Amino acid sequence: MKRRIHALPGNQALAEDLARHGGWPWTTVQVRRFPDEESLVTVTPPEKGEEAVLVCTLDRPDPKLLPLLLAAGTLRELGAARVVLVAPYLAYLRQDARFHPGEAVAAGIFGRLLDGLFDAVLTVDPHLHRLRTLAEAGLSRGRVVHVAADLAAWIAAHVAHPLILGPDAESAQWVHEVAARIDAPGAVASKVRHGDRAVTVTLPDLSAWRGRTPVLLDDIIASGHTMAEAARALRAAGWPTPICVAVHGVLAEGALDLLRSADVARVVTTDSIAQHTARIRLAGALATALDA
Ligand SMILES: O=P(O)(O)OC[C@H]1O[C@H](OP(=O)(O)OP(=O)(O)O)[C@H](O)[C@@H]1O
Repeated sequence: MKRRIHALPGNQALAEDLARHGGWPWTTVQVRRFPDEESLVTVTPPEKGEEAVLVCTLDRPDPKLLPLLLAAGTLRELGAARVVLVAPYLAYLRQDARFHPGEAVAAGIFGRLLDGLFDAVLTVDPHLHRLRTLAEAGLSRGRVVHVAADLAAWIAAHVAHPLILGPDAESAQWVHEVAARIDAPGAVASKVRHGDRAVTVTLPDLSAWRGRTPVLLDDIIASGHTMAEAARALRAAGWPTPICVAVHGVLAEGALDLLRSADVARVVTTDSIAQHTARIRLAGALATALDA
């Protein structure tokens, strides 16, 4: 099937990289704001029998959603054989339960919305914490691309004698896979979350691995408090400044300053979100997944 990549604004670098890996044409979806703040969305019309792949990572999702919805609907109206979304970061998965009466369980509502718009949704290592699968979040057409191999390759190439340390129980899945791939020790701390910007992290016994360089590994850096608290605990225990590696650099305002103040040596993320920290490129893994 013929395929064309359509980048939503802000996603051109990843779209171009993806198109180059797959040998597909790519184009940008034009989004113009009217004075009344409505959006005028213009797509490149699909050729007959063509699959349209929209690239739109979904951090800071709310202003992105209407243009994405309009682009998907337009490509379908204009005859795309399939409309696929590549959203390396998928928003709202952390809101996966009704923690207080009346709260939206956004994960399910958001998942069902995407499920109705797209024939397939590809995402990278989604934050499945209390939910175990994307289908449980209403996204039955969701497909997960795991990138532990890409994280492991970066660490192996840039850190001598690493100790891979996860800051909380949920990070264990990445820690153990990455550690095994590069034949390094892996350990997992425990975390208690007290609020949006308040966590405490308790280290396990790491004494067997003194002399190694600690690499803190997690799926998301959002406010930065999880990584910062883990880094502070390491420093307090006499370890050298750690390197922080994460799949998704959401990096809320102030996160990098917080990490600097916690004496982190370096922050490295994938380009699932276009940040200055993005050193691990995912286009190869995404192109392979699109073809699978
Ligand atoms: O940079 P931060 O603001 O600390 O956020 C990032 C952390 O939050 C998530 O875990 P957690 O289990 O704490 O989140 P959840 O309860 O929302 O799933 C995620 O896996 C990171 O560990």
